[in-house]
Parts: sequence; structure tokens; C-alpha cells
Amino acid sequence: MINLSTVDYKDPNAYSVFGNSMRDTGFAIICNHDISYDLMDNVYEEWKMFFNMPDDYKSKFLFQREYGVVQDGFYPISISEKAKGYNHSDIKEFYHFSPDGRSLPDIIRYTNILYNDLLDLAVTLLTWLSRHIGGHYSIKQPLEEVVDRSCQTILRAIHYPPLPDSVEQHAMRAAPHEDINFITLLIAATEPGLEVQDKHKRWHQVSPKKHSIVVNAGDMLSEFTDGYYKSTTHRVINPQDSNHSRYSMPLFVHPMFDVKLSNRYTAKQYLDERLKELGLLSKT
Ligand SMILES: O=C(O)CCC(=O)C(=O)O
Ligand SMILES: [Fe+2]
Repeated sequence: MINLSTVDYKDPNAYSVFGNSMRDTGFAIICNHDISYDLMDNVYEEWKMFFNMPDDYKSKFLFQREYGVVQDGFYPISISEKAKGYNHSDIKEFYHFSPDGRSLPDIIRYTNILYNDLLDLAVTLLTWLSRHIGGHYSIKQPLEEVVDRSCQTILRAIHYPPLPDSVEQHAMRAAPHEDINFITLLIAATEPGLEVQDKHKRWHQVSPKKHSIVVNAGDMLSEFTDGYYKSTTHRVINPQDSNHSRYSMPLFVHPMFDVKLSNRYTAKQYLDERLKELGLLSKT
């Protein structure tokens, strides 16, 4: 069993339901929030259009390794990331958007607005966690104050294509992993497939309603709170029926680079170490 709560954003007690779910499972689902459903639909539509474009169009927006640490731009399937400890690349292509990054493809018009709305929601959710943890543990700084409101916080538009006839054995849409960042806000995907692992290593489907937002704790939040909110392993499994694409959109909220997460790491040191493990930053 996993006690992952759906939290009504307008419930006066929402901070406590949310905080308990994040503490117990590392995950929660937010419904009845203020982000426009039409906006979410429009952003999905524009990214569907982008991913349907020919490869030579998409490759104009290819990410560039020398561009800083979390690079913005397009990541084709051929260079998709490998989860820590896995030999197979995930079966997905994605685009990393941050407002400080390069200019977006012309067809992308609403993503910027959604990014800002999600970031505002993330800050509110972090104030809830600061309030929730307050009674239990003394944090170094209110969680909402460490958020990087620009370059490191990335909205990732993901396309998981229909599966080829011969999927490499063990290759998955997204292999089991924990998120590196502070918290993640994931707009409900267009198809099922997301699963979280409980303490007994059993997998559980996460089935958010359309337009709700799945929130999960990342490793940096765990490091910052001495493990009070733990990041939880999750994955995206391959469907039985392979002829559907799946789209999803996580916002990876990061702390500012110079934030001291613990005695061991600043946010920048922590991120560099993890990106090397994923093969997204060169090891030299
Ligand atoms: O596509 C999803 O539902 C989850 C994606 C995810 O976990 C990630 O990109 O870190
Ligand atoms: Fe993830």
C-alpha cells in the first residue's frame, strides 16, 4: 500500500494533507488548483506539434553541452538519458525550457506562461512544506526562499513515442529513478504509465485525473531536510498496446546554485555530481 493523497488546493487544511503525503510517500497529487486547464491543453498541443515536426527542424534546437549545467533545448531519442545504474537509455525525446534559455521555436507560444504559473504554485507548495515541517524539524531557511526562479528551474516537455516492434530488452519509457532537484510539479500525462515504489519495493500506479498536478520530492529537498521529505523512486512503464504516444510535462524546481543543502554539498556541487552519473554532463 502507498498512501499517496490527492489534495484539494482550496481545502483550508491542504498544507497538512500535502505535507503528510510528501513525508510518508514523497508524492502528492494537487487538484482544484488555479492554473488554467485551457492553458495546460494549449501547451500540450504546441509540444505535440513540435515533436511531430521532421528531425531536421527539431535538431535546430539541439541542446549544447557547453551551455552551462542544466542545458535548455531539444534532446533527441538517440541521446536520451540513462537512469542511474541502468545501461539502457529511456525511450523518449524531450525539450528543456527555461526563460533564460535560447529563443523557442515559433510554434511554442504558451509555455512561458505555464512555466510562470507552475513556478508560483511551486513556491506556495513550498510554503506549505515549511509550515508542515516547522513543528517537527528546524530547517536552515524557509524552503520557498531558496528557489531559483530562472535558469536552473526547467520545464521539460516529454514525448514518449509509440514503441518500436523490437524494444531492446529492459528498455523502458523512463527507467526507475529519483529526481535530482528540489521538488517536481508534473502536469498529468496524456496516458497512464507512471508508477512509484513503496518501502517494500512494490510498484503502484499513479493515476492523476486530467489537469491535476503530481508533486514529488527530489533528492535536493531530501538533502536539505536531512531526509525528512525523501525522494521516491518512480518510473514510466511501457504500455501493452504500443501505438500511442505519451506526453508529460514536469517542472523541475531547483534551488539557487549557492544554496548550502547540507554540510556536504551546495546545490551546484550536488547537481554536477548527479548530471555526470546521468551522462548529461561530461565527466571531465
Ligand atoms: O512522464 C512522467 O510521467 C514522469 C517523468 C519523470 O519522472 C521525469 O522526467 O523525471
Ligand atoms: Fe522523474
